[in-house]
Amino acid sequence: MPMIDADGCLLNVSVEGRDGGPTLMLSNSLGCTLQMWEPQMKALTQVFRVIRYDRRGHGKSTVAPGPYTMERFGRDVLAILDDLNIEKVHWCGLSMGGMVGQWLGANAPERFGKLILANTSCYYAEPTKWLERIDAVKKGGIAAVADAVLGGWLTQDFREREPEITARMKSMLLASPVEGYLACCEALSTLDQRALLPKIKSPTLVIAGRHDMATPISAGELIRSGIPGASMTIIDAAHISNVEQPHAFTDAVVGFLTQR
Ligand SMILES: O=C(O)CC1=CCC(=O)O1
Repeated sequence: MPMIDADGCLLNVSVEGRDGGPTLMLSNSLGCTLQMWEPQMKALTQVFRVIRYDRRGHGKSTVAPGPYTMERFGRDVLAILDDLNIEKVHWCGLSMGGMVGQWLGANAPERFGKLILANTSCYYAEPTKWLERIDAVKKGGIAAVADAVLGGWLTQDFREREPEITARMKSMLLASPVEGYLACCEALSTLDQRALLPKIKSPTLVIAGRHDMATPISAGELIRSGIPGASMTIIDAAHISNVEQPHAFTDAVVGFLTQR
């Protein structure tokens, strides 16, 4: 896997799949690494060249000092594409990955074909929940919030039915570098990309989770209604819908990206 330099931050990047096929870039959620896309990889790599990466402060990427911003995350993505010499990609980002996708769609439209913005938000009316999480993590580490976060990621039904997958997701969260996690939470606490939405001209699919309390259907609907021509699909899942409903998620992605 190449390590790609984005203004001094080394980003862990993986490129797999069909050579010469259209390229799809996947972008992860807070507290997750590029491993979160494992349930989609077999199907997606048959159709696309797939780029995954660990956001700065996550996984094997450098924990560069904060504060982080959506612009910084967006410029990291452009640095990856430039380094790989790739002109244009489709984008699928979940949660923070969807927020970065909004920034990119509005600020670098020539680099993006279609956008999928899954389980995400453009704005938090109540940012105090992020400030409270920052406080809790500063005091007790990620373990202090892990069970509550897992409860938002996956429905209770799924957690009971799939204890191994749930344990893997929890380990991924607990392994997040605290400094990187906090710098991301700070970026979320000031998120307001509502003004960017009308600037997005790429065909866009918004995916929302029926049981997602972190970025509810209303947050997806706000994004859908702000982006000209965007459509929305709802999946029977909580926040990390690609893990909870892998087939429905993959079908939505492949269906949207391959339709003319
Ligand atoms: O970690 C969470 O609680 C859910 C979340 C919101 C934004 C994001 O990336 O993850």
